[in-house]
Amino acid sequence: MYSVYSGPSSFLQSCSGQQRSSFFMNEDIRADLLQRNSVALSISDPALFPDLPTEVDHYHELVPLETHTLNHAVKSNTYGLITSTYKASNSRTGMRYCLKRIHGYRVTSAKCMSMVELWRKVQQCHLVTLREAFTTKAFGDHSIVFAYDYYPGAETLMTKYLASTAPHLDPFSSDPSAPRPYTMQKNRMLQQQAGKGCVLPESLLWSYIIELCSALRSVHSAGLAVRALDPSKVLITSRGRLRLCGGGIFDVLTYDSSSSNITALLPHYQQEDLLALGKLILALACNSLLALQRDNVSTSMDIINKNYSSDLRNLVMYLLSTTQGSRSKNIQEVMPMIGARFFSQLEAATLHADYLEDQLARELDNGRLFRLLGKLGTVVDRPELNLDSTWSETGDRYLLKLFRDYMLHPCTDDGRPWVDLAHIVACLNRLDTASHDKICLTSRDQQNVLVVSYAELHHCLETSFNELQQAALAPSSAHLLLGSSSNNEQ
Ligand SMILES: Nc1ncnc2c1ncn2[C@@H]1O[C@H](COP(=O)(O)OP(=O)(O)OP(=O)(O)O)[C@@H](O)[C@H]1O
Repeated sequence: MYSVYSGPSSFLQSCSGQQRSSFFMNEDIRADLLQRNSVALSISDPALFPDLPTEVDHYHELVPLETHTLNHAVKSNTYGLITSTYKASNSRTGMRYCLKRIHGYRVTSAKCMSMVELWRKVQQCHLVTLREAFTTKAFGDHSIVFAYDYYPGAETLMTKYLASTAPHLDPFSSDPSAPRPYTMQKNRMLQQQAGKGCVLPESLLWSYIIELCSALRSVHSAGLAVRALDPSKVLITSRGRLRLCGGGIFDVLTYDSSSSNITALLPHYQQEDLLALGKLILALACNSLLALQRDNVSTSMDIINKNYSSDLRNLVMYLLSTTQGSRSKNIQEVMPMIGARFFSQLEAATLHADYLEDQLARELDNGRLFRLLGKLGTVVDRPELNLDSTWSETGDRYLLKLFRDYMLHPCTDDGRPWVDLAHIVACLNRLDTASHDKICLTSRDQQNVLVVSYAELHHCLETSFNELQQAALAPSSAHLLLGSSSNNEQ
């Protein structure tokens, strides 16, 4: 499909300054994509991880995502078992996945895998999708591995906001200046933390709340519960997009095959999810995990009262309350509390989608021009075709060679190179659209001057490239015969 050439002036407007270096793409997006691509494509050096198996089921190129995994096994705070997380490539699809391994775990009943099937079906924009789970002895023990979608460069809410604000309180520390775990001390630390002016802006906090509620709503409506709604299990993947990870692990690990009704505890787990959401918001609002300690709750609420709206306080109080009279809480009831903020979120998401669509259109343009350059490059200066060493110097190809010089090697009157990407893109756009504009092509020795239209050059390129393709597809002996036809063109 050809896009209509919009003329050099409009191109120059859209291709000024920094953008010229990448033809069109926004530098921030480009840098972000490049960074994520390089993280995603970074290949493991087996020498760095000699203890890791080269293959685990149909995954290879395992790279640990946590540094501690390399040195010693660490029990997970969330699951209470030794766990490791790796990036790995799927041997069938070549795609990268995040593998969560539970060490030394034997599955007692294959029925627990039915939970994986349920989780696989929950595909939501704020959830890291669980693709599969399998048991393996590849690590030298009995492990169970959960394969999730992989988001290069993702960090968690914990590492972004809370890790540095959770000092380890050691009651036996010999250091007199070390923080003591007494209520007053903790209250002061909490207030200092929130008073540093590093509280999250309310609009960002609501945006996070909406994303997390949206994930919870989908999970609960699928008849499941997250059961690990913890800051270390919420990934920030790009531009503030949150995704809950770890879905399904608890369901498999605690699966009770002897129970007649495995969904009996679901309402309880869903209530716990809402409580966990309340705690998560409280910790983010106070910028500290200390906010969650029982004897700190009133200080935490003071901090919320001071820095945020009553709507936010009411939401936190609703989520933290154990019951609502005789009724249990429900994620649907949170929707009215969010209210018109949904529209702001929707507008921001739509604006961003428009922006990305615009960037994508520019990239499609770049792809179109790249293919055109690729075609031109395969024809011009080809050493020989079908035993004809002058193929690329004669007929249509000669015109294309002169055009290549006109487009890529122009000089100023005093002989200096004239480097202008806008000129190149303008030429390619005209060539692609077979414009009837004419240009004057001059041979390097200045002996030949030819006036041709882009439409003619377009025809030359198509014909020559087709000839190349035919030669490429021809059986090995037949391609020699094909050569004679083009020899006569000179
Ligand atoms: N799906 C994913 N895509 C990309 N990176 C991920 C993904 N899941 C986790 N990570 C990265 O791996 C790191 C470790 O994740 P993990 O879930 O193991 O957290 P943890 O809290 O250290 O461990 P545990 O779950 O055992 O308590 C995270 O900090 C995150 O940056």
